Amino acid sequence: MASLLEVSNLSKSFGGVHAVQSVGFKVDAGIVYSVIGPNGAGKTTLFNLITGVYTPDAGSIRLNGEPIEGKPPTMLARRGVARTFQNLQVCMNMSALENVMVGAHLHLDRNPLKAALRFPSIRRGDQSIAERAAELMDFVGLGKFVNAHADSLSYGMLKRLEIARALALKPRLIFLDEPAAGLNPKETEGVAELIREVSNSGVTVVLVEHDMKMVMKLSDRILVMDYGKALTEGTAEEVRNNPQVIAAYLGAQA
Ligand SMILES: Nc1ncnc2c1ncn2[C@@H]1O[C@H](COP(=O)(O)OP(=O)(O)OP(=O)(O)O)[C@@H](O)[C@H]1O
Repeated sequence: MASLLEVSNLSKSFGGVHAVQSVGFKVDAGIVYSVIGPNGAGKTTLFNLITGVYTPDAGSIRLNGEPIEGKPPTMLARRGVARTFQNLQVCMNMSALENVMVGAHLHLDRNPLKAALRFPSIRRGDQSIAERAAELMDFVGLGKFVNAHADSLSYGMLKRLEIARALALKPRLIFLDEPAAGLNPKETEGVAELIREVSNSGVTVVLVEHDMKMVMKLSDRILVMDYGKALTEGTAEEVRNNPQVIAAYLGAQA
């Protein structure tokens, strides 16, 4: 049977920079899969290729065996692929709940323009979407902030809010780009617990994260990237003891 996600020979260059070079890996349904590597290794570019932000120069991406390379993010969202961003993409002039409802909305509407136009009516009336969004806020630990304005939430809360919005798409696959970036150790632990709960709820998780403690604790498998290439792939134990990985990280620190 095909894996949920199968990436092969994926490449993308920007001018002369080979950001992603012939990268391949498979993610089976139900696991937590992490992509790690030093700064500039190509992790975010890889996410952007798979989630339709960029079109690959070469290679293939299959979701349940079906090719999805070059498909726009809205189409991927309807096929159950959701993501969060390294830099927050929260609308500060909306309430926290409305931000989550926008996610649900994309799931319902084929046309993002129509989704945007329909939004005022949903703000007024669609109870079921509001209720589901409130449930998701509760799930991510923001139950007390359902009526709060987005700009009154702390940075750590906004990171959780982004996860709730991605979950509103009812994804089977969620890409989390540095969910712990900028968080203190306690907040990081909380987000790690949340990711475990997301995974337990049946959503397959692909994670880019620099916090190694979190990655090692959560991941079923890990892909290590360096200079745009896949350096190695394996379990936390395998990756941790790989001399090439240690060298790549020591090189990055030097
Ligand atoms: N839109 C772009 N235009 C030009 N160059 C880019 C673009 N996006 C990424 N790059 C380059 O591609 C390489 C890979 O960058 P990428 O952001 O994917 O790495 P990363 O592993 O996510 O890094 P970090 O851990 O710092 O977020 C870098 O050399 C970067 O400068």
